[in-house]
Amino acid sequence: MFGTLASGDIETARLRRDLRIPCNLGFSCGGFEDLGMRLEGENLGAEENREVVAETAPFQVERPLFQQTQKLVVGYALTSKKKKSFLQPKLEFMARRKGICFVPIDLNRPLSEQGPFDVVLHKLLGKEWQDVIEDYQQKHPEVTVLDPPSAIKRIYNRQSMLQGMADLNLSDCSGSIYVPKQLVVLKDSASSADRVVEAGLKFPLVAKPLWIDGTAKSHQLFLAYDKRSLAELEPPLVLQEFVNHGGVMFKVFVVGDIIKVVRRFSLPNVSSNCEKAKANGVFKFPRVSSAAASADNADLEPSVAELPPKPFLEALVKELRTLLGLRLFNIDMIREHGSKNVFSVIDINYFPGKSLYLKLLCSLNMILSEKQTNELLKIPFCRLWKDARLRASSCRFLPQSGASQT
Ligand SMILES: Nc1ncnc2c1ncn2[C@@H]1O[C@H](COP(=O)(O)OP(=O)(O)OP(=O)(O)O)[C@@H](O)[C@H]1O
Ligand SMILES: O=P(O)(O)O[C@H]1[C@H](O)[C@@H](O)[C@H](OP(=O)(O)O)[C@@H](OP(=O)(O)O)[C@H]1O
Repeated sequence: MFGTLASGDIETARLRRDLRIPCNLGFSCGGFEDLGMRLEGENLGAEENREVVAETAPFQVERPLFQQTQKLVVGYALTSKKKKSFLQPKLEFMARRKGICFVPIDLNRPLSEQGPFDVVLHKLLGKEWQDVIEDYQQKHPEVTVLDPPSAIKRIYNRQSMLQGMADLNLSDCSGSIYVPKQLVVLKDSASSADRVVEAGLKFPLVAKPLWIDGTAKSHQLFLAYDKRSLAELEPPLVLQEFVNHGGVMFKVFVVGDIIKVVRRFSLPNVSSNCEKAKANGVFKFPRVSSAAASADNADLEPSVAELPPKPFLEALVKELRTLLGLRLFNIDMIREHGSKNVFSVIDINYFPGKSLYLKLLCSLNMILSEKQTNELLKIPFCRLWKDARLRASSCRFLPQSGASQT
């Protein structure tokens, strides 16, 4: 019937309202869609724990209507490094309390014979695994795979990682985004000097391994100050213009629609380091912006430390999720020194570190709520009505017996 609601629809809407479940939590469309955007500055540690309680509580399905037995089964296939950092006993405990259980995927057995899973969470490298997970997703479209391997592959190459950024639609926003000029060197670093000049790249350059493969070596970066120093670098690599940014960078964590931004220390503006680095040809620098380098509580100059504007981040993340096809990632960005809100994206990571984990748990909890709601909605309306009457009568909202249904 056009323009009217059938009684089942009304009841569905009422049930959703009573359960306090948002209407568009499309489990079938991947579960992370339409979860409602939230954005925060980071405050790690105890603050995180407090947040997860606050965030997950509104999505709890209350028990009295039916006994809720639905669980969310998350199959995981992670590198040992990731497993160690992610599956901490505390996180598993919190998950279990919410009805989310993590089950290891046995890489020696066919994936389709395992489970059934509601979600597959993976961070493993290699073509073999990519084929396994692609095949599985085709056969099991109902399972939320975080994330599609082809999308992950794209950001494990520092050239393809930043492609398409220039075309993002951010025209109405309170900030602008760029990618530093860069050049790929596949072999023979010495001869790359001419190409650097031809491409108009200005020194100093940040030299980054082309491939990110989870090893420490793929995160070993150098600053190259002149043409001569390029010969010392080992290809394949990307040479990227250094952008002065006042020594602070922003890590924007994304879990579906949830955004969290943190401030971390970074390399200082180059002028202060220049002479020392020149003496060594290239300057090999450590992981300056690791989780230990939080600058959230540091006393910094506001023009450097101010977080990127919220509407800008929301628009950027929306565009990037479409461009990249990822739901679990972080963007590393820096503010061009002296500018108000001109940013460069310098790196994107898939399923990154600790700052993301509790947010991920919140999102899994929302998927579970959706699953529970779907189960409830499958129950015939007459049974819902009967159960409601039973509960109401025991609460004396309805006469004990004999009342008609109309
Ligand atoms: N173009 C750039 N201009 C200025 N500083 C840069 C640039 N690229 C990288 N950096 C500095 O180097 C750090 C590491 O760079 P990047 O994130 O690209 O490397 P990574 O090995 O992928 O790091 P991560 O540990 O985040 O994965 C940045 O946090 C920043 O301090
Ligand atoms: O904890 P933060 O600062 O967010 O750092 C992350 C890095 O940014 C990521 O690059 C690491 O993952 P990769 O090694 O897959 O790039 C990622 O490694 P992980 O997979 O061991 O968590 C983290 O080290």
